[in-house]
Amino acid sequence: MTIPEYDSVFRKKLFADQVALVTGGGTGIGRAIAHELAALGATVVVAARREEPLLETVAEITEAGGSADHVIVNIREADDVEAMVSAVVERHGRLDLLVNNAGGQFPSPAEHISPNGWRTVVDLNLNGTFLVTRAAFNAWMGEHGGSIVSVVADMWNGFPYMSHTGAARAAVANMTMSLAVEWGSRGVRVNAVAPGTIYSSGMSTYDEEFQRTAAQQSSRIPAGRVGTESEASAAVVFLLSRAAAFITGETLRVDGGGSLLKAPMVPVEAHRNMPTYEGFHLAREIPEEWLPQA
Ligand SMILES: CCCCC/C=C/C(=O)SCCNC(=O)CCNC(=O)[C@H](O)C(C)(C)COP(=O)(O)OP(=O)(O)OC[C@H]1O[C@@H](n2cnc3c(N)ncnc32)[C@H](O)[C@@H]1OP(=O)(O)O
Ligand SMILES: NC(=O)C1=CN([C@@H]2O[C@H](COP(=O)(O)OP(=O)(O)OC[C@H]3O[C@@H](n4cnc5c(N)ncnc54)[C@H](OP(=O)(O)O)[C@@H]3O)[C@@H](O)[C@H]2O)C=CC1
Repeated sequence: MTIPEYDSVFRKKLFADQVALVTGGGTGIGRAIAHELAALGATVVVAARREEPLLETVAEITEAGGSADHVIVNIREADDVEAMVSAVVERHGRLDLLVNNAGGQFPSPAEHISPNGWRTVVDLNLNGTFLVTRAAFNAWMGEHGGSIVSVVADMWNGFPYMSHTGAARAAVANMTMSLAVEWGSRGVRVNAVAPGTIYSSGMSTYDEEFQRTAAQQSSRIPAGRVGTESEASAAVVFLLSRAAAFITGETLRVDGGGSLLKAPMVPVEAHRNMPTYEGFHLAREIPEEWLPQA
């Protein structure tokens, strides 16, 4: 099958002569980003733990006329990360664009997350993102400038049943602001994209029950539907590009307005387990009909 070139809204040679590193670039949103950047002229290095998806993405990009290769990495391992970034700079002579897309988590009530489960998710989504960002700055961007975009999540109002990733992604959004200030004078812009529910191939890593929950999100999203991998990619590509030359430290929501509704992912059960505090003797008591009915 011939792979058609990615149908980007951006102009063809936007990233000509630039080198991009996309973590988690073998699947889902990362794969779409890798395709789009390559279609816009960048040489793209995709990196993750499993080689097969990386090889497939590289083959697809090459067949579509782009330039790509891959590196195997576990971003939770500092040595791996250093080796990955060194390999990119050695092979391609530069590193202009970094997309911290690798990430993931499992749904669980907080009280059932084991200490190691919590550490694993924070290690991946926060520490791994920091390690890659730091390595890219030290190896290239600190001297030559560059643009970094991290993919976070809709953690704006907390992330019930995903508290580990919510905490880690919020920390990345905060780190994004800190680094934007620290590295502005070095010509490095640092931004993030916060996808809501995206119908990516990554969704199939979850069990059927969670996928049903995700599918039900459509009714809570002003756009009336979940998002696509391309919609997440377009936002990342915009922030990487010169069109965003005056934007740094920003986390851009790509969620069809879903985060504005403040609706929890799961309904709040009717209960009376949080008694009111009343210190004021003249206060009105909440009438029975205003209290949750079982
Ligand atoms: C409304 C919808 C919103 C959706 C928003 C987000 C969508 C997405 O992000 S799309 C998909 C992105 N992809 C993924 O999330 C990938 C799938 N997840 C994983 O691979 C794992 O969750 C991982 C991130 C934890 C990485 O796993 P791995 O390195 O293989 O870690 P281990 O299997 O060794 O486990 C370490 C530790 O974590 C505990 N654990 C793992 N999975 C679960 C689980 N499903 N439930 C409970 N605990 C889990 C595991 O038991 C280990 O802890 P200990 O047993 O205490 O050692
Ligand atoms: N789809 C959605 O609705 C949303 C997705 N996101 C985030 O967007 C990003 C892309 O997700 P999506 O495409 O949907 O899902 P995927 O599961 O397809 O993407 C996750 C990618 O991260 C890579 N990865 C995971 N752990 C590591 C690791 N330790 N080191 C290196 N690479 C790793 C995986 O490759 P490998 O396993 O081979 O290492 C995979 O390619 C993730 O950060 C995700 O959490 C955020 C909000 C919503």
